[in-house]
Amino acid sequence: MTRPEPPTALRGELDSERQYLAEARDALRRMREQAEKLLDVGAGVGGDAYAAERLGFTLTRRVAQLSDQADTPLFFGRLDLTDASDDGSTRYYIGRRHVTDDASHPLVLDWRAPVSRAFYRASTREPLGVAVRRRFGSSGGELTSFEDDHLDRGQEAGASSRILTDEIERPRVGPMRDIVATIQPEQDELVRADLSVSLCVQGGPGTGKTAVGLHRAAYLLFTHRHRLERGGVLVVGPNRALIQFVSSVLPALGELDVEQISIGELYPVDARHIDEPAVDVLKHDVRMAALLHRALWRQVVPAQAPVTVTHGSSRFTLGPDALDRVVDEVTQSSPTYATGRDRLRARVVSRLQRQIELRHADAPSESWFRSTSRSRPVTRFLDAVWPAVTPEELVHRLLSDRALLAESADGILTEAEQDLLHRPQRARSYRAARWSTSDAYLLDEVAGLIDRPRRYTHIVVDEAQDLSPMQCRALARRSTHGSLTVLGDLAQGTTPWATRSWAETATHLGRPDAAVVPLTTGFRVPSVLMDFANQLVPTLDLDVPVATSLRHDGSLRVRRVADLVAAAVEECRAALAREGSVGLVAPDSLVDDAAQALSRAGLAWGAPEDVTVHRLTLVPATVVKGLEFDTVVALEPARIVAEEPRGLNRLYVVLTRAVSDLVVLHEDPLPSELRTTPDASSAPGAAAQEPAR
Ligand SMILES: Nc1ncnc2c1ncn2[C@@H]1O[C@H](COP(=O)(O)OP(=O)(O)OP(=O)(O)O)[C@@H](O)[C@H]1O
Repeated sequence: MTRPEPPTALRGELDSERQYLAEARDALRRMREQAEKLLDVGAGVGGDAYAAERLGFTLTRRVAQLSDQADTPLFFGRLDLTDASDDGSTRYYIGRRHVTDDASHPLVLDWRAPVSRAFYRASTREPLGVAVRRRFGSSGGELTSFEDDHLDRGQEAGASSRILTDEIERPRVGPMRDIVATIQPEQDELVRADLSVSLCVQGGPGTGKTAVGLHRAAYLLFTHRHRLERGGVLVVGPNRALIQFVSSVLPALGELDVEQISIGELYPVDARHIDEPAVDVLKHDVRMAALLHRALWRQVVPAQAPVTVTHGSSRFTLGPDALDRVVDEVTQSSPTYATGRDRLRARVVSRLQRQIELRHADAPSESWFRSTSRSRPVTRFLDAVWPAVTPEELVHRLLSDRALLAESADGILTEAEQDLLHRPQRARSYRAARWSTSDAYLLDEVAGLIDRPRRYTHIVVDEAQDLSPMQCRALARRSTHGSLTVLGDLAQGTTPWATRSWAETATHLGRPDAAVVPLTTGFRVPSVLMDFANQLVPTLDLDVPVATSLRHDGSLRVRRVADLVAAAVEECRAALAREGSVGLVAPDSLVDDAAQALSRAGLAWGAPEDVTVHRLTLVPATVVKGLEFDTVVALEPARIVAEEPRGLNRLYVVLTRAVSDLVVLHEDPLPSELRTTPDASSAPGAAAQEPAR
């Protein structure tokens, strides 16, 4: 958007800000050159290979972090304080990273630094020592405007800030962007919450949950760099498409080492089997955890035979009773299954060693200890009493062996449920087993009992309303001593196990006391679309605050058409003639038809996994969660509702993906819950309904 040049006085002011930006850019360039020089020197430094590699890694990352993005200015805000701060300054520029001059004086402060907090939180009611807050508008890396809040004079633009409005109304292209320049106070409070705090954020569509989660990760990494470098931060989303969409935000903020995965990647399986819905639901039930626990620990059985080893020409023996006492001791220390087996091995050999010491009055050598630990009698005993087992072996055996299933599930599952789980036709070897997506969480549960998984200091989990108890447990064991940011919207729950209460999810995540914090201001969906979609909320029978939109632009058209796919092509073509991204969202059963029609019409389109490549994306309704497009063309709401048990929730998700324009096309009547379409009008910010032609 081209904006009029500011009046002369302000132009002078803007010029001097541009000059400051140029100086900051120069300083950043010098910082980068310095880092590159160090990288060169580092490469030539002697020392061991590991130290050299670590140094190289750290320096390479530092160089990458200091890269200047040509399309974003180095700062987006300025604070003029009423009094000089500790370092004697009264003015700070706030940007995406620290920039210092050659004497190490700050030219730009990182948005996460303590001083920067006032940029987001200061208000006329609570100025936090700020006299003037300046926000900069920019285009293509150049400063184009600024806006001042004179907090000392009680003046503040708040939500009517032109710069904020421009930012949230700009057309979307490519992947999701960071929001550092315009984080709102209620969002900032969540972003800067203490590392030890676990939170559940309940927010309507487009209230910035994903953005808040990612910025919280960046904030924590900056504030607790050392701890998090060791423990790590994990971001988990519902599918690859959403992860792909959001994956550039953290690197753009200089955070290059955050793992971002879909929930299915926690324990990747090559899913080649589809479970019946009832089986799926049962496998995600929390009772499976108790069943698997019992099934695994049933592998540990009483000793049937003694263990005899030799030392020199003498033989030493531990009988079954003595061995069982050692097994009891080990189990009482509540180890993981694998540690227990190792501990049992060590303790049995120690007992034998003590017998030798008593008889010979000297200790057997270290090598005797090692070779005896691996000797056949000891290993045979372990294999019989505490056998090594893999998750795949155990789960395969459990699901295919009805007797084992009955023993393990007694008192936990009904017989009918056991029958549901039983899969008699399964391959005889676990190596040839055909796993389903739900099996992954059974395997992960067992893997977590056998050995502790990698643990993260902080986990951000998006679209958490869709997590099953078993998925929650998979996340909980990866954050045993860490904290979690749990983001979601109960109204967007579409899985069969989607939660109706955050308290329940928090409990399964091992954080029963996590506070539930609402976000209610929408930044994506214009109010005309929000009102349309919100008609569905009362029918979902959930206790959620309804989101209101900050946006008053956008348009809604609801068209009844005779040929759905032809109308879809026509609408996509028209939308592509405008600026911004286009999402054609179809019920899953219509995706193939829509794909063929788009290709026949010669329109270039992509799948949701590569939203960044094409302007037009064809998205199955079941994959659209979390994504957004400037224009959304949504096909056949009644079919979207009919295709899933939680079809109304799915429709709510579909109708809340548009940043500007939503076109709803239907051949069949609309679902009754959506009958109230607003009055016809063609003006932006209003809605129109057309009859079938
Ligand atoms: N403070 C903000 N300033 C500018 N844009 C914002 C702000 N907060 C959120 N947005 C933008 O609003 C859009 C929606 O944000 P986001 O995807 O994080 O919402 P969400 O609550 O996760 O949505 P959903 O419920 O659909 O998953 C994004 O384009 C995001 O960049």
